[in-house]
Amino acid sequence: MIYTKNLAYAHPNGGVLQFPDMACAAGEVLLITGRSGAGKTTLLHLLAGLLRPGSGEINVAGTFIQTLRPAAMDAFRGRHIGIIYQQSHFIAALSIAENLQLAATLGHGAQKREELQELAEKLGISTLLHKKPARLSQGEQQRASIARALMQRPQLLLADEPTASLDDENCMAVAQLLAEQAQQQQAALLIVTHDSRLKELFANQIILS
Ligand SMILES: Nc1ncnc2c1ncn2[C@@H]1O[C@H](COP(=O)(O)OP(=O)(O)OP(=O)(O)O)[C@@H](O)[C@H]1O
Repeated sequence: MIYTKNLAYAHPNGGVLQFPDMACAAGEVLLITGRSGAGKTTLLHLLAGLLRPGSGEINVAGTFIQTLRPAAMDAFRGRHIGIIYQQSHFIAALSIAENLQLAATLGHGAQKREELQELAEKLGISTLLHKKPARLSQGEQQRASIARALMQRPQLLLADEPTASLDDENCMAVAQLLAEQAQQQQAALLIVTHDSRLKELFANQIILS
Protein backbone atom coordinates (compact mmCIF):
# COMPACT_ATOMS: atom_id res chain seq x y z
CA MET A 1 0.00 0.00 0.00
CA ILE A 2 2.80 2.42 0.87
CA TYR A 3 6.55 2.11 0.57
CA THR A 4 9.48 4.50 0.45
CA LYS A 5 13.01 4.17 -0.92
CA ASN A 6 16.09 6.28 -0.19
CA LEU A 7 13.99 9.18 1.03
CA ALA A 8 15.82 12.38 1.96
CA TYR A 9 14.79 15.95 2.61
CA ALA A 10 16.60 19.17 3.57
CA HIS A 11 14.73 22.05 5.18
CA PRO A 12 15.95 25.47 4.04
CA ASN A 13 19.11 26.20 6.09
CA GLY A 14 18.82 22.77 7.74
CA GLY A 15 20.86 19.57 7.46
CA VAL A 16 19.77 16.68 5.26
CA LEU A 17 17.31 14.32 6.91
CA GLN A 18 17.65 10.75 5.63
CA PHE A 19 14.89 8.28 6.29
CA PRO A 20 15.06 4.49 6.51
CA ASP A 21 13.09 2.63 3.84
CA MET A 22 9.68 1.63 5.08
CA ALA A 23 6.61 -0.26 3.94
CA CYS A 24 3.12 -0.74 5.29
CA ALA A 25 0.54 -3.03 3.71
CA ALA A 26 -3.24 -2.55 3.57
CA GLY A 27 -4.83 -3.15 6.97
CA GLU A 28 -1.50 -2.95 8.83
CA VAL A 29 -0.15 -0.49 11.37
CA LEU A 30 3.36 1.01 11.38
CA LEU A 31 4.55 3.11 14.30
CA ILE A 32 7.17 5.79 13.59
CA THR A 33 9.03 6.95 16.66
CA GLY A 34 12.22 8.86 17.39
CA ARG A 35 13.62 11.65 19.53
CA SER A 36 12.45 15.22 19.19
CA GLY A 37 13.92 16.71 16.02
CA ALA A 38 14.60 13.31 14.39
CA GLY A 39 12.26 14.21 11.51
CA LYS A 40 8.94 12.54 12.35
CA THR A 41 6.76 15.47 11.31
CA THR A 42 8.88 16.07 8.22
CA LEU A 43 8.44 12.42 7.24
CA LEU A 44 4.68 12.62 7.76
CA HIS A 45 4.51 15.70 5.52
CA LEU A 46 6.54 13.91 2.84
CA LEU A 47 4.24 10.88 2.96
CA ALA A 48 1.21 13.16 2.72
CA GLY A 49 2.70 14.93 -0.31
CA LEU A 50 2.75 18.23 1.57
CA LEU A 51 6.53 18.38 1.08
CA ARG A 52 8.41 17.11 -1.96
CA PRO A 53 11.46 14.94 -1.21
CA GLY A 54 14.92 16.14 -2.24
CA SER A 55 15.56 12.58 -3.39
CA GLY A 56 14.04 9.13 -3.18
CA GLU A 57 10.56 7.81 -3.88
CA ILE A 58 7.22 7.37 -2.15
CA ASN A 59 4.70 4.94 -3.57
CA VAL A 60 1.12 5.18 -2.32
CA ALA A 61 -1.46 2.75 -3.72
CA GLY A 62 0.62 2.27 -6.87
CA THR A 63 1.39 5.95 -7.54
CA PHE A 64 4.83 7.54 -7.09
CA ILE A 65 3.50 10.66 -5.41
CA GLN A 66 6.76 12.64 -5.69
CA THR A 67 6.09 12.82 -9.44
CA LEU A 68 2.67 14.47 -9.11
CA ARG A 69 2.21 18.18 -9.79
CA PRO A 70 0.71 20.20 -6.92
CA ALA A 71 -2.90 20.17 -8.17
CA ALA A 72 -2.78 16.44 -8.94
CA MET A 73 -1.21 15.83 -5.52
CA ASP A 74 -4.05 17.73 -3.81
CA ALA A 75 -6.65 15.66 -5.68
CA PHE A 76 -4.79 12.43 -4.90
CA ARG A 77 -4.55 13.35 -1.21
CA GLY A 78 -8.28 14.09 -1.08
CA ARG A 79 -9.12 10.68 -2.50
CA HIS A 80 -6.51 8.44 -0.91
CA ILE A 81 -4.86 9.96 2.15
CA GLY A 82 -6.49 10.75 5.49
CA ILE A 83 -4.45 12.87 7.89
CA ILE A 84 -4.93 13.22 11.62
CA TYR A 85 -2.98 16.28 12.72
CA GLN A 86 -1.90 17.22 16.22
CA GLN A 87 -3.90 20.42 15.78
CA SER A 88 -7.23 19.62 14.22
CA HIS A 89 -7.73 22.45 11.63
CA PHE A 90 -11.52 22.27 11.47
CA ILE A 91 -13.52 24.87 9.58
CA ALA A 92 -14.62 27.08 12.49
CA ALA A 93 -17.95 28.20 10.98
CA LEU A 94 -19.17 24.62 10.43
CA SER A 95 -20.42 22.17 13.05
CA ILE A 96 -18.46 18.99 13.71
CA ALA A 97 -21.04 16.98 11.72
CA GLU A 98 -20.72 19.37 8.76
CA ASN A 99 -16.92 19.20 8.95
CA LEU A 100 -17.07 15.39 8.86
CA GLN A 101 -19.55 15.32 5.99
CA LEU A 102 -17.39 17.72 4.00
CA ALA A 103 -14.37 15.43 4.43
CA ALA A 104 -16.42 12.47 3.19
CA THR A 105 -17.64 14.44 0.18
CA LEU A 106 -14.09 15.49 -0.73
CA GLY A 107 -12.96 11.89 -0.38
CA HIS A 108 -15.18 9.18 -1.78
CA GLY A 109 -18.52 10.98 -1.92
CA ALA A 110 -21.15 11.62 0.73
CA GLN A 111 -21.61 8.98 3.41
CA LYS A 112 -24.85 8.01 5.01
CA ARG A 113 -25.95 9.83 8.14
CA GLU A 114 -26.09 6.51 10.03
CA GLU A 115 -22.42 5.84 9.24
CA LEU A 116 -21.44 9.20 10.66
CA GLN A 117 -23.51 8.54 13.77
CA GLU A 118 -22.01 5.06 14.22
CA LEU A 119 -18.45 6.32 13.91
CA ALA A 120 -19.18 9.22 16.28
CA GLU A 121 -20.58 6.80 18.84
CA LYS A 122 -17.51 4.58 18.65
CA LEU A 123 -15.32 7.63 19.24
CA GLY A 124 -17.53 9.04 22.02
CA ILE A 125 -18.40 12.27 20.21
CA SER A 126 -22.00 11.57 19.14
CA THR A 127 -23.42 14.23 21.48
CA LEU A 128 -20.99 16.83 20.13
CA LEU A 129 -21.84 16.63 16.43
CA HIS A 130 -23.99 19.77 16.42
CA LYS A 131 -21.29 21.87 18.14
CA LYS A 132 -18.77 24.20 16.54
CA PRO A 133 -15.14 22.97 16.82
CA ALA A 134 -14.08 25.74 19.21
CA ARG A 135 -16.58 24.43 21.80
CA LEU A 136 -14.80 21.06 22.05
CA SER A 137 -11.96 20.22 24.42
CA GLN A 138 -8.54 19.29 23.01
CA GLY A 139 -9.16 15.57 23.49
CA GLU A 140 -12.65 15.83 21.91
CA GLN A 141 -11.19 17.70 18.94
CA GLN A 142 -8.60 14.97 18.55
CA ARG A 143 -11.27 12.26 18.47
CA ALA A 144 -13.34 14.35 16.02
CA SER A 145 -10.33 14.71 13.74
CA ILE A 146 -9.90 10.93 13.78
CA ALA A 147 -13.54 10.60 12.75
CA ARG A 148 -12.99 13.13 9.97
CA ALA A 149 -10.02 11.19 8.56
CA LEU A 150 -11.96 7.91 8.70
CA MET A 151 -14.98 9.46 6.96
CA GLN A 152 -12.78 9.93 3.90
CA ARG A 153 -12.22 6.16 3.71
CA PRO A 154 -8.60 6.69 2.78
CA GLN A 155 -6.25 3.96 1.63
CA LEU A 156 -3.47 5.56 3.64
CA LEU A 157 -4.12 6.96 7.10
CA LEU A 158 -1.41 9.19 8.58
CA ALA A 159 -1.67 10.13 12.23
CA ASP A 160 0.54 12.69 14.01
CA GLU A 161 0.49 11.99 17.77
CA PRO A 162 -3.20 10.92 17.69
CA THR A 163 -3.28 10.06 21.39
CA ALA A 164 -1.25 12.94 22.81
CA SER A 165 -4.11 14.68 24.62
CA LEU A 166 -5.97 11.55 25.67
CA ASP A 167 -6.14 9.86 29.05
CA ASP A 168 -5.25 6.14 29.31
CA GLU A 169 -8.81 4.94 28.77
CA ASN A 170 -9.39 7.08 25.67
CA CYS A 171 -5.86 6.35 24.41
CA MET A 172 -6.55 2.62 24.33
CA ALA A 173 -10.03 3.11 22.83
CA VAL A 174 -8.72 5.41 20.10
CA ALA A 175 -5.69 3.22 19.29
CA GLN A 176 -7.91 0.17 19.05
CA LEU A 177 -10.47 1.97 16.94
CA LEU A 178 -7.82 3.30 14.56
CA ALA A 179 -6.29 -0.16 14.07
CA GLU A 180 -9.73 -1.76 13.75
CA GLN A 181 -10.92 0.78 11.19
CA ALA A 182 -7.66 0.55 9.23
CA GLN A 183 -8.20 -3.17 8.99
CA GLN A 184 -11.88 -2.89 8.16
CA GLN A 185 -11.27 -0.26 5.48
CA GLN A 186 -8.05 -2.01 4.38
CA ALA A 187 -6.09 1.18 4.90
CA ALA A 188 -2.40 1.31 5.79
CA LEU A 189 -2.08 3.17 9.09
CA LEU A 190 1.11 5.08 9.93
CA ILE A 191 1.31 6.62 13.38
CA VAL A 192 3.98 9.14 14.34
CA THR A 193 4.28 9.22 18.11
CA HIS A 194 6.21 9.72 21.34
CA ASP A 195 3.48 7.93 23.27
CA SER A 196 5.06 4.97 25.04
CA ARG A 197 1.58 3.51 25.60
CA LEU A 198 1.34 2.97 21.82
CA LYS A 199 4.80 1.40 21.61
CA GLU A 200 3.48 -1.45 23.71
CA LEU A 201 0.43 -1.95 21.48
CA PHE A 202 1.93 -2.13 17.99
CA ALA A 203 4.83 -4.41 17.14
CA ASN A 204 5.66 -2.92 13.74
CA GLN A 205 7.95 0.02 14.48
CA ILE A 206 10.53 2.23 12.82
CA ILE A 207 12.79 4.41 14.95
CA LEU A 208 14.18 7.56 13.32
CA SER A 209 17.64 8.60 14.48
N1 LIG B 1 10.36 24.64 8.44
C1 LIG B 1 11.57 24.28 8.85
N2 LIG B 1 12.67 24.98 8.49
C2 LIG B 1 13.92 24.60 8.86
N3 LIG B 1 14.18 23.52 9.62
C3 LIG B 1 13.13 22.77 10.02
C4 LIG B 1 11.78 23.11 9.66
N4 LIG B 1 10.93 22.17 10.20
C5 LIG B 1 11.74 21.31 10.86
N5 LIG B 1 13.04 21.66 10.75
C6 LIG B 1 14.19 20.94 11.34
O1 LIG B 1 14.19 19.61 10.82
C7 LIG B 1 14.46 18.66 11.84
C8 LIG B 1 13.30 17.66 11.99
O2 LIG B 1 12.14 18.34 12.45
P1 LIG B 1 10.75 17.58 12.69
O3 LIG B 1 9.74 18.60 13.12
O4 LIG B 1 10.44 16.78 11.49
O5 LIG B 1 11.14 16.61 13.90
P2 LIG B 1 10.20 15.77 14.88
O6 LIG B 1 10.85 14.44 15.02
O7 LIG B 1 8.79 15.78 14.37
O8 LIG B 1 10.29 16.59 16.23
P3 LIG B 1 9.23 16.69 17.46
O9 LIG B 1 9.11 15.31 18.03
O10 LIG B 1 9.91 17.65 18.38
O11 LIG B 1 7.95 17.23 16.89
C9 LIG B 1 14.74 19.47 13.10
O12 LIG B 1 16.13 19.62 13.24
C10 LIG B 1 14.07 20.79 12.84
O13 LIG B 1 14.75 21.84 13.52
